[in-house]
Amino acid sequence: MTIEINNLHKQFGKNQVLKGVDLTIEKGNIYAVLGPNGSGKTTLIKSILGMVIPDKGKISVLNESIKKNWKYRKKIDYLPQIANFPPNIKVKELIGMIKDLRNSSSEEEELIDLFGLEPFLNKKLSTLSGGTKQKVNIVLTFMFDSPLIILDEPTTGLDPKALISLKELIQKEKTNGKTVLITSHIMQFVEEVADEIVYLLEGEIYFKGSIEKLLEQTEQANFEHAIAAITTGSHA
Ligand SMILES: Nc1ncnc2c1ncn2[C@@H]1O[C@H](COP(=O)(O)OP(=O)(O)OP(=O)(O)O)[C@@H](O)[C@H]1O
Repeated sequence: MTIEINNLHKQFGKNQVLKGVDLTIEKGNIYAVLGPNGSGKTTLIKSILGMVIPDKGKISVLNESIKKNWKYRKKIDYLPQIANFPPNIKVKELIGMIKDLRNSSSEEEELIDLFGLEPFLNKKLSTLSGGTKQKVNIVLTFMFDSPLIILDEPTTGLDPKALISLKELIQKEKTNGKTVLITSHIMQFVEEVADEIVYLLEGEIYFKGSIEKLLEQTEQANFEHAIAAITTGSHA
C-alpha cells in the first residue's frame, strides 16, 4: 500500500473542506483525484505532502505515519499547481538548484530533450511562456526517481505534442512500478491515463473505482457526462 488515509478532517475557518476522508492508494497504479472546484483536491494532496496539517485523522505514506516525520517527503516527486520560482534565474540554474536541494540522483537530459527545452536552458524563467514554464516544472518533477509521483493539474498550458509526451512519461513511470496521483479538470486526459478515479464531493470520497464502474453506476455512456452527472446530481 502506498498511501493510507483514515478519517481525515480539515477546515479553514468555518469552511469544512475534508470531512472524514478514507482512502487507500495501491502501488503501481495511476489515480485521478477529481471533484468540483473547491472540493478539496489540492487540500487532500497537500495533506499527503505534509504542507497542510490536518485537524484530525491519520495518513501513512509507504507504510510510515507522516506525523512529525519529514523524511518521507524525499520519496515523493511533486508537481505543484502553481510553481513560484524566482523569475531572475535561468532554467539550467533552476534545475541545478533543485538537484542540490534534493541531493538525489537525477536524470534530466532525456526529459529536456523530450520537451524540446534545450533552446531555453540559458533563458530566465520570467521570459518563458506559460506552457514552457510548465514543461520546466515537469522536468523538475520527473528527473528524480521517487516511488510516488503527485501531479496537480499537470496539463496546464501544454501543447498537443507536450501533452502526448507527458502521457507517455506517466505510463512509463507506471511500468517502472511507480504510483501516480493526478488532479486534472481535463477529462479526456484523465480517461487516457487513469486506472482509478477518486471523486471528492462535499468533503468525502463519493466514488472510488475504475471508469467502467463509474459509467455503470451513473448509467452514462461517456466519462465526461458521468462526472458531470455526479456533480449535478448531488446539488439537485
Ligand atoms: N490556506 C487556505 N486558507 C483558507 N482557505 C483555504 C486554504 N486552502 C484552501 N482553502 C479553501 O478550501 C477549499 C478547497 O480548496 P482546494 O484548493 O483544496 O480545492 P480544489 O478541489 O483543489 O479546487 P480547484 O478544482 O478549484 O483547484 C476552498 O473553498 C478554498 O477556498
